[in-house]
Amino acid sequence: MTVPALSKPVSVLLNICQKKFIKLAAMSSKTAYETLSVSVPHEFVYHVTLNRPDKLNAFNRTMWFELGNCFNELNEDEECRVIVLSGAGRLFTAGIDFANLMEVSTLIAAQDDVARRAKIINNFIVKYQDSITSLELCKKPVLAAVHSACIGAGINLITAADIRYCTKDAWFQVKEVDIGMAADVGVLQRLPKVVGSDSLVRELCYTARKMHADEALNCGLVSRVFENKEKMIEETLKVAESIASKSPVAVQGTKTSLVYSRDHSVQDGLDHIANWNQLMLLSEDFAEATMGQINKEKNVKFSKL
Ligand SMILES: CCC/C=C/C=C/C(=O)SCCNC(=O)CCNC(=O)[C@H](O)C(C)(C)COP(=O)(O)OP(=O)(O)OC[C@H]1O[C@@H](n2cnc3c(N)ncnc32)[C@H](O)[C@@H]1OP(=O)(O)O
Repeated sequence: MTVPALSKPVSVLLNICQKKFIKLAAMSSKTAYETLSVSVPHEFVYHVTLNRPDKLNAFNRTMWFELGNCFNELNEDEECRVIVLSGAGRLFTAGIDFANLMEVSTLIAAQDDVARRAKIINNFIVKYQDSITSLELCKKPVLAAVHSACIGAGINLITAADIRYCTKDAWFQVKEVDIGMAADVGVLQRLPKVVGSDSLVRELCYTARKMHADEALNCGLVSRVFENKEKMIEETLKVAESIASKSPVAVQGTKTSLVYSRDHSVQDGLDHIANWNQLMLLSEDFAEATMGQINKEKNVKFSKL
């Protein structure tokens, strides 16, 4: 890119930024994870799988950290425009790994003082919260595909996703009260915004009862139910491919605006998108996509972002 009309300091700055950007862009998501598997089934479509099937994909310490790292990395990866999230093995996830709770208890027991103990607990709660929130902060839409059981930490996870699908044998359980705790990594904050009924949310969270696929569909926790996992993944990948074919400027701006507007007034949301689009409508994507529509072009290609 040449920048003829810019003053020297501005073009020097731009040059530095471009070099940094090229370095960042070169960092593709090639990290190998212990608890996750990441594949690229289609151009711009990433598939992240919770991959501790022998432990029912329970969240151990490594999984908590790898999830956050993975979604932060995919957020930066220009090869990634959309992410499908599923679980390996016989169920989506059994929630937090009890061994992880034991590890934390051991750390706490090593301290006598209440303030030191509280600091340790706060530290791991916040880190686990950040791990789940990484799905929401990732500008690329996340499509959660749930089969069989989705328990405890699992519901916290999927409520931070953009779109949720499940198989007809799926069930969901906000299980935390059964282990003597108030859920603290997002479900109490996000589930009421996903599901229309505050009464139903309270019932699920106070009783820890199972909610099956048909009820999850009726209340809006999921938007589609599939016969089996194979069909679900096939259809989820089709939706992901459709999203990946759109302008990344448009899709990422849409996610950012939806997340922002969920937590702000209508006017604040309108101000936010006006500020956003006063820049993004200057992007080449806007012109190219609009011309594509006018000319009825089927395959408009957009640059990486
Ligand atoms: C700051 C903290 C933030 C996070 C908080 C998160 C909280 C939560 O996630 S609360 C929810 C915790 N999870 C549970 O209570 C689920 C417990 N498991 C089950 O209910 C059942 O195992 C399940 C319905 C998932 C499957 O039942 P099934 O009969 O098919 O299998 P099981 O024989 O029960 O289990 C098979 C082996 O897996 C082990 N296992 C199951 N869940 C966990 C787990 N969460 N952590 C560790 N290990 C788990 C189970 O002990 C069996 O092991 P083994 O006996 O060695 O075969």
